[in-house]
Amino acid sequence: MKPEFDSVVFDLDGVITKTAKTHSAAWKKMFDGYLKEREKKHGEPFKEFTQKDYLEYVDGKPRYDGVASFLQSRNIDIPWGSPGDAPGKETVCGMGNQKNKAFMEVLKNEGADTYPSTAELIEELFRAGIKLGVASSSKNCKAVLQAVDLEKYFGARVDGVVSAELGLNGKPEPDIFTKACEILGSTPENSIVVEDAVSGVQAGAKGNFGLTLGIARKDNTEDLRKNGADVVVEDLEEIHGLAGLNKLFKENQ
Ligand SMILES: O=P(O)(O)OC[C@H]1O[C@@H](O)[C@H](O)[C@@H](O)[C@@H]1O
Repeated sequence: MKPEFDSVVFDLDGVITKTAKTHSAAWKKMFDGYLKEREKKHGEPFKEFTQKDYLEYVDGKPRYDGVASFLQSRNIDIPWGSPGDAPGKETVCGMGNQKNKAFMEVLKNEGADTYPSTAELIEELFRAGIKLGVASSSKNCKAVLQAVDLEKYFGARVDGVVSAELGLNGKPEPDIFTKACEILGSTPENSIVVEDAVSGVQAGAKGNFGLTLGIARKDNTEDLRKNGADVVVEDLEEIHGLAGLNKLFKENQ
């Protein structure tokens, strides 16, 4: 069988590795701590950072964009600061850096796990000669891929570090996916995006990818559909490997 597509670009956290939960827990720890401080200092009643807040304002976005977007939702206006700000400084960057400290601690102590169905599909696609890319907002992408020993399968990695170097827009803009395609020598029309975040499926749709495949890990099938996913599954095992993926791609043309 000759596949109808020639490349697949995967998101990392929540698609390849189970690290979306690690990110979300680190965000909660940081934001709840900050909101409690504000209650003490300014008398603002504490309202916790919820999973809904994570999905709506933070998931999939570059680190500081996530901070800014959540704070805006609570009408909290603080200076942006700069990436060198000490963790915990009351700036967007300082708060993002604080969250990153928490994330890195967990990664160091507990490592990361893959979703077995994604790891199997990656291996099958790789063996079949499909070009593979990873497009992640995370600056920890390389460390996470190395922790699960999957770096070798990817011909392109466009992550938070590469995006900053190249000045690319973060999700929901399609830049990091289209850049990964370009590095792989492919085009969006001949490629598939695999994503679990609303901002990520929006990026796939905006970039006119041949197929934007959503993975609803958080019971959010409808949200992913509404925001641009052509097909939504709860786990990639429902796809039935390369043959199944090829069928979905064909049906979507
Ligand atoms: O702070 P990092 O590791 O650069 O990651 C930025 C974002 O990366 C995304 O992949 C995660 O979905 C977000 O939760 C995270 O905030």
